[in-house]
Amino acid sequence: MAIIELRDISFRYGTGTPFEKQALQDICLSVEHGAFIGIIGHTGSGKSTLIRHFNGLLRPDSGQVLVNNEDIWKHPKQIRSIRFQIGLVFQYPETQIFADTVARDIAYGPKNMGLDQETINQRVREALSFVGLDDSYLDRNPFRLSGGEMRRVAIAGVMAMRPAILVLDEPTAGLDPEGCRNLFDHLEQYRRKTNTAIVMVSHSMEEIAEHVQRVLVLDKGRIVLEGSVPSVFAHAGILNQFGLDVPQITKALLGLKKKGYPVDTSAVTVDQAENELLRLFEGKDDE
Ligand SMILES: Nc1ncnc2c1ncn2[C@@H]1O[C@H](COP(=O)(O)OP(=O)(O)OP(=O)(O)O)[C@@H](O)[C@H]1O
Repeated sequence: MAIIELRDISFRYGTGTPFEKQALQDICLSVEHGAFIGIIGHTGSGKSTLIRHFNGLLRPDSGQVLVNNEDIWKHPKQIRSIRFQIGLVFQYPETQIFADTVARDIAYGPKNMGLDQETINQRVREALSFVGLDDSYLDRNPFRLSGGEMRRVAIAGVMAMRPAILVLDEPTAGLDPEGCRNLFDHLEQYRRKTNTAIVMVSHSMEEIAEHVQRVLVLDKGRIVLEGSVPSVFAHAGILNQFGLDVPQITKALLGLKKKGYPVDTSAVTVDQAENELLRLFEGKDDE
């Protein structure tokens, strides 16, 4: 059973005003336990608006948002508990850190859930380990951490609620390559260990290619392409029409193909491309 299902969601901002804007149109989407889904689309295509429907921050004009098969808007009072199940991590989440210790900041969510102190402490340690920080961070001032560490503390604060889905809006924005790799390593381990689904908005085709299983492409509030990573990136021309590109590595293979080399252009990650190039130029596969 899907954790969340969006059925024909449409949404417009500023209805009845001169600024009226159709931001989402007939969106259907379901997320299963343990899935890793990427959402891409050029600026203004509706990505942030879409993920704000996941946990009831926005209410659709039409369509339904089902969590565990129940329409979340049937009893609007239950929206609060939905926010614990669908953990939304905004862009630059470290800007929302407020507490004077890492432990207190991560504890904020579990505390709001009404958990007892012992469970809260356990959740805080667990979440900190999910993002690769040890207990020595518990009493540290989060404002004296590096940018990457602050980001991980902020994400741990959402993980501590043990959501069924972690929804991340541009999780690596502003991080250096090492910080990006580090964050993804921990997100991937967390997903495997806990079977939590991850939905990620990203502008980076490389990140999408390396990490997600299924991609949705948004344009003007509609899903215009959807499928596995290789199947979506096989449509370089269509992606271009929507202001998007395939990963650089795929682009290089497409360039070789254009020059007449018999190369398989379905490689979307560096490892896959390396294997394909080895096959092509040396006639062997990387073992
Ligand atoms: N609060 C708002 N009021 C009116 N229009 C809005 C509001 N927020 C977003 N929009 C409009 O809705 C559309 C979708 O915006 P949204 O922020 O969801 O896009 P996005 O794909 O997340 O963009 P970005 O990649 O730049 O973050 C855009 O045309 C945007 O201008």
